[in-house]
Amino acid sequence: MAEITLKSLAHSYKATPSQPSDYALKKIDHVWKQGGAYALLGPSGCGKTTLLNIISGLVTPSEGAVLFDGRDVTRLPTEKRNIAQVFQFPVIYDTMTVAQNLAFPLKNRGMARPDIDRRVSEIAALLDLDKDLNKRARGLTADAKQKISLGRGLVRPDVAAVLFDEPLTVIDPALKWELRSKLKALHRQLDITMIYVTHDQTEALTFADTVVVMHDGAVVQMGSPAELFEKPAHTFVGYFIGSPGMNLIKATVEGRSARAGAVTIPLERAYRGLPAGDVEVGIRPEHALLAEPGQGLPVSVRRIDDLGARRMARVDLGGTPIIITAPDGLELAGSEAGMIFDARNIHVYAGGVRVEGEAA
Ligand SMILES: Nc1ncnc2c1ncn2[C@@H]1O[C@H](COP(=O)(O)OP(=O)(O)OP(=O)(O)O)[C@@H](O)[C@H]1O
Repeated sequence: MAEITLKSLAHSYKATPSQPSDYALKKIDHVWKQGGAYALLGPSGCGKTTLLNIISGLVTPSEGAVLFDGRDVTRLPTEKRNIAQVFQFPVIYDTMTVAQNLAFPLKNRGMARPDIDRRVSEIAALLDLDKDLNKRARGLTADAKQKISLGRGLVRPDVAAVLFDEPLTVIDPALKWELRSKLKALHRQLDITMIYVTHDQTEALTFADTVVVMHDGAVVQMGSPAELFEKPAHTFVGYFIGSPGMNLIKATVEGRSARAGAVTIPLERAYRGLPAGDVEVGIRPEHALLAEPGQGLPVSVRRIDDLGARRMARVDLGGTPIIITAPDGLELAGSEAGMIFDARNIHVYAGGVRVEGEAA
């Protein structure tokens, strides 16, 4: 079990990097707490695997250091780092039984037989593999095989960390939900630092206490699922987290108001000296409600989509198309409508980065 410190860490696959775009991982400084459940979330190519491979020892970073509990492991090979890894596809022994597969990492480390048996039963029960313990892995479904892989990753009680690289890719969609919740429960019981790489926001938000959002080689925000939703630090986080993502409206912001086309949006805090031309205000679809004309800001409705559990309206606000929530029962006579919201839920971004503003 370990606290993992990333110290001025950066990586370029190029021999002589000269500009920011040469870095697959831009400089980061973070401490990941012992026992934490972290998800590395971001689109393909943003640098998640590079960071995971640096932590596991498969890649040596071109700059900075990785410390496990204060010990510099930057140049140690994977096998000397005391970590467990679970990959996208099952890594198991087909000819062994489920029990033998789960016992293998413990046997390798010389654990006593009674302790092995106890631990194997415990992990098998947590993953619902207890009925299959004596079956050979070969005959099992792809889902069951990946559960064995998860079990092999989680079985050693003494690991510094367990690293998961998109572990639910091969799992049947119906089972994914169950396994995600199971992994979360396992984390609570086992007190092991876990790092989970995914491009799927639902997986990240269900599993992790802290989600590390990556974009273009940089960590743009590290926070709880609620923080990422309520206060996105970067327009990318606002857009990437949530479905649909945050609306971003180009605006001119001065003091406590933002001007977008002919509309003035009231703000909760005051802003001064923001760069012209690169300012946006963000509001989540869940935080803005369609209303009768005359209420709040004027919008014109393009379309209302009934999504079953909720209705979303596509509207035009000061020339920008945005998506907001249409309350049940609201029927409008024409396309003219209002939009109501709480100014506390509107965020201001300059160059993509959230500006805190001053208390008014
Ligand atoms: N071995 C390598 N040599 C050169 N460039 C690489 C290498 N591995 C990754 N890259 C580049 O580094 C960047 C980050 O890749 P990385 O695989 O870390 O991203 P990722 O977020 O894990 O993406 P994915 O989800 O597709 O695996 C990409 O531009 C990729 O092309």
